[in-house]
Amino acid sequence: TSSEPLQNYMNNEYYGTISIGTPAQEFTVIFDTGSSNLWVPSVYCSSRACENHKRFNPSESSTFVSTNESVSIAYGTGSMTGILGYDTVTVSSIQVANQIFGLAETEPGTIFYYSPFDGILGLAFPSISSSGATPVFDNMMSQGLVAEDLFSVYLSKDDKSGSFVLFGGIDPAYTTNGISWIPLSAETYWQITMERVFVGERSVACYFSCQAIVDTGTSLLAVPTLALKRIYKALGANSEGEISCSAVSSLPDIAFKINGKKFTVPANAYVIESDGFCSLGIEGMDTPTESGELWILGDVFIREYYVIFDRANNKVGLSPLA
Ligand SMILES: CCOC(=O)N[C@@H](CC(C)C)C(=O)N[C@@H](CC(C)C)C(=O)N[C@@H](CC1CCCCC1)[C@@H](O)[C@@H](O)CC(C)C
Repeated sequence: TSSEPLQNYMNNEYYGTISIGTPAQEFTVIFDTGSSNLWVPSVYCSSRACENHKRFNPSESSTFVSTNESVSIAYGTGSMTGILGYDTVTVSSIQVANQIFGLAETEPGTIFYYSPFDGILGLAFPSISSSGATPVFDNMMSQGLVAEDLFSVYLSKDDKSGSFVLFGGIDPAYTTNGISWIPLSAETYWQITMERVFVGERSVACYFSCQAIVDTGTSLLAVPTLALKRIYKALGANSEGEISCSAVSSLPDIAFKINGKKFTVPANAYVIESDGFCSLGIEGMDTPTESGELWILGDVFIREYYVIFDRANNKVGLSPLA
């Protein structure tokens, strides 16, 4: 097993360093369980976002193999287009041979221009990988590079250090409060079935069960807009999700009932305070899928748990950190 340390950037994004090619060209990437492709900016890219980030130069890598296949990926925030190539990718101390990845040619908009990271390393399933590109973790498994076919994630709070992705193992130091295993409802995202959502004791949404994904690449909780209004109302927030900071200490937990258990997020975790103003770290996002609208359990949720992403058993493990 090997641990990839992550930087906690403003509790909003967590990224680590990988290298691609021979000799190694280093990049910082978001480890995103909400997507499945690896891509980095390339020397072929003229977008402003590429000018202020590291760019991969295939002509300087003796192990690079080009293809004439294109790739384009749209995220909730941001998108990219580019061309696919193969090279050796090193993540923490694991060297993955023949990894297919995107060499970005365009990174439209401003999101990546202002981002502290260069690219994205997707950790979701091959079924949602653009251009059918084999995800990094799938190559780690097939090349026998990990002791177990799982990885686990700890995201630190309060801008502290210590965040990591552990490839191939579970760190027992983080599971002292036990692990609740949840079977996946789809092998696309890390998708699970939720039975109900509560604010305090009051049930506010997802009455007849709904779908949720555990997504390290999403900063907040992203919920269907109808549910958002109910949650704002139940918490006494205005239509912008703003709330008086003096009310925060008396706000109830939000609870997600999953696989018969309630997984709670306390107010100090879902309220964002900056410059003396408080707002809810919950945004509206309608993501229809064939199995219903998605709730996105992003970093606001993940910070409360040590999360195990188990490809061997297609389960998500949640171990409470508090
Ligand atoms: C305060 C608002 O913060 C953000 O919007 N943060 C961004 C990430 C930040 C690193 C720029 C976010 O949550 N983006 C989500 C927004 C979406 C939930 C509305 C997203 O697109 N996340 C990407 C990964 C992001 C994409 C932008 C670059 C960093 C990784 C991916 O997980 C989703 O596409 C999954 C999909 C099911 C929604």
